[in-house]
Amino acid sequence: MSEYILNMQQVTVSSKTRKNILNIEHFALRPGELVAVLGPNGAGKSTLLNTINLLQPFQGKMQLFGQDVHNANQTLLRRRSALVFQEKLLLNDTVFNNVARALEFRGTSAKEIKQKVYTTLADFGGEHLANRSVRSLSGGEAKRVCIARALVTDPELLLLDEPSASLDLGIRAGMIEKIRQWAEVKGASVILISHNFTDILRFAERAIALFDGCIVQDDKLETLIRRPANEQLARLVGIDNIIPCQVKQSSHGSCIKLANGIKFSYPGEIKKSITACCLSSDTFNLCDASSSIQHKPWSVIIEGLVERVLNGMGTYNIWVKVGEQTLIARMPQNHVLSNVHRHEMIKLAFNAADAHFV
Ligand SMILES: Nc1ncnc2c1ncn2[C@@H]1O[C@H](COP(=O)(O)OP(=O)(O)OP(=O)(O)O)[C@@H](O)[C@H]1O
Repeated sequence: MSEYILNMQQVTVSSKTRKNILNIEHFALRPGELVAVLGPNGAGKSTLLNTINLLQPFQGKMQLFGQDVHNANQTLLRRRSALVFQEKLLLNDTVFNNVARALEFRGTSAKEIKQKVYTTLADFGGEHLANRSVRSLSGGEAKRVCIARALVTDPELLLLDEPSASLDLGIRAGMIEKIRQWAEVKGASVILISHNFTDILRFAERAIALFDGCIVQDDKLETLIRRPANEQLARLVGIDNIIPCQVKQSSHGSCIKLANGIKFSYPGEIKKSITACCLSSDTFNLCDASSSIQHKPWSVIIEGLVERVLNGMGTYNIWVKVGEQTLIARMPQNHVLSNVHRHEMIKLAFNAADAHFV
């Protein structure tokens, strides 16, 4: 038995007009894994899910549930997974019939179909919609029906393409959490595409980043967010401060010079080819006379002019002009209220080890 539920090697998808819409060197998924797929528009995320769901012709090797898809009964393989499409693709029928359809194909008894459809709809807040025509549903209601339709068959592999798009904020968090709990109880694997970072953070432990059809990073979610593989990905994951920089090696380690004049020693190894330094907005601390930060090893102290202070949810975002660059620092409210004022100078500190280079 293969330890993987999915194993792709040298998988490529091309069309008549375009080569390598997808170009996956290797991607494998273990049972029970929850993986998020990040990438800009047009990166190939939906194509990846369609390929895994055997809806998209491809070249290369792919095993699903331990079987080589080229030599297996693809209909049977496809029935073990379910895909929730980005678009709300429902048949022009009632909600009940839409959700029941996949169970009918599998020869489930009418009694069991009724019980399963109502339970699944209820789990996703759609029980009251059962007799409605899908044409009468709002975008959010239709999305919930699509999710119920995918889960009603208890797939071993669930593929979600923007499942929470068109759901309002209040429902979205609950929906993502319910899918996560469902996967945990069933031991199912899930691949989630989302442009919504809050969803991804709530859901996945592992993430892959796709650019131009290629996986540029496959990592723990936290590593991918904190230590993205390249500058494009750093921008995609929302690192606020990406500053051009130069590195000089010395006997004490690496000497970093940022474009805004900040200089510091970095305690780790750095690749020669790097061009920018990433500093997450939450790596900064406010540094005043009473602060112990300045005595910590590897602390880098910088001084700048406060340009703007923006009240967030429990935190403040502070725009600080340092040299020719404006940095964004995010801090807890109580640190900011009495200490930070627009048009005044402040001192910030960060740990050099928290810097990341791309
Ligand atoms: N049959 C096709 N022929 C030519 N180009 C295609 C074909 N199918 C997809 N593409 C292109 O391949 C790229 C990847 O498309 P895909 O829908 O997988 O991207 P995506 O990452 O899901 O984007 P989004 O975030 O906008 O949904 C896009 O540029 C798309 O236009």
